[in-house]
Amino acid sequence: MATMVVARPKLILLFSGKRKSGKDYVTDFIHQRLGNEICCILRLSAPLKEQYARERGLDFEELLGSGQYKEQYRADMIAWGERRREQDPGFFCRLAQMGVTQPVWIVSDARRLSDLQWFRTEYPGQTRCIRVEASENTRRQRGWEFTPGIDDAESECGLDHGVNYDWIIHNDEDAVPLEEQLQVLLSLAEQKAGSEAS
Ligand SMILES: Nc1ncnc2c1ncn2[C@@H]1O[C@H](COP(=O)(O)OP(=O)(O)O)[C@@H](O)[C@H]1O
Ligand SMILES: C[C@@](O)(CCOP(=O)(O)OP(=O)(O)O)CC(=O)O
Repeated sequence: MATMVVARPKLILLFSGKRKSGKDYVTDFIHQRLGNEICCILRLSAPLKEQYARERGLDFEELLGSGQYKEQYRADMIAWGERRREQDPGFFCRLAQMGVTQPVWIVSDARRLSDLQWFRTEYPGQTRCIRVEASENTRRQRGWEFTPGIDDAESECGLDHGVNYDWIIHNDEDAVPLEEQLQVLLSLAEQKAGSEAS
């Protein structure tokens, strides 16, 4: 694979969380607050879903969505992706970063320790880890239901332990408003985006 020169980021925010915890909602909120000039959302699942959809003649946009369409293929996509990660743990990380020029990267869907290790190795010092949390009751209200083989597997549990999170965002209805919870993170991103040193 041709290596593409990637602009060095000044800050990488690696988000993880269970299905329907609100990873996309929270990262979209941050992206809207910071603006597309200084930050970009990277989805590790996007290059996976694109290739998977191409190989199986499926609708890539639907796989990117939050509806039931992707759930039909989730288990097979997980297995398909894990076969590739076994050969090259950074395969999807490298693809997701291609072409990004903004100084602040928001990775919305880290799932495995290998994801964290890849970014921490490639970009030591720039990487922060954030966990989005919501109660199972809240997640059920958003359409989640426990699925054996999915919710008890690495894809959903790989970052449950062994990670010192820099921030934990509580994303239930009765939680502190996101704007307040994210204040320090947003200030750090704006400061890093404006700084010279990477
Ligand atoms: N704080 C929130 N307020 C309102 N709706 C939310 C909130 N967090 C998540 N949602 C909604 O819940 C659903 C699941 O959120 P999403 O970000 O897609 O979860 P994940 O990416 O973790 O699976 C989406 O419809 C989203 O709009
Ligand atoms: C095969 C996957 O990449 C599918 C991920 O799809 P989404 O990122 O859409 O999942 P949620 O937003 O948490 O519902 C998971 C993996 O193990 O790589």
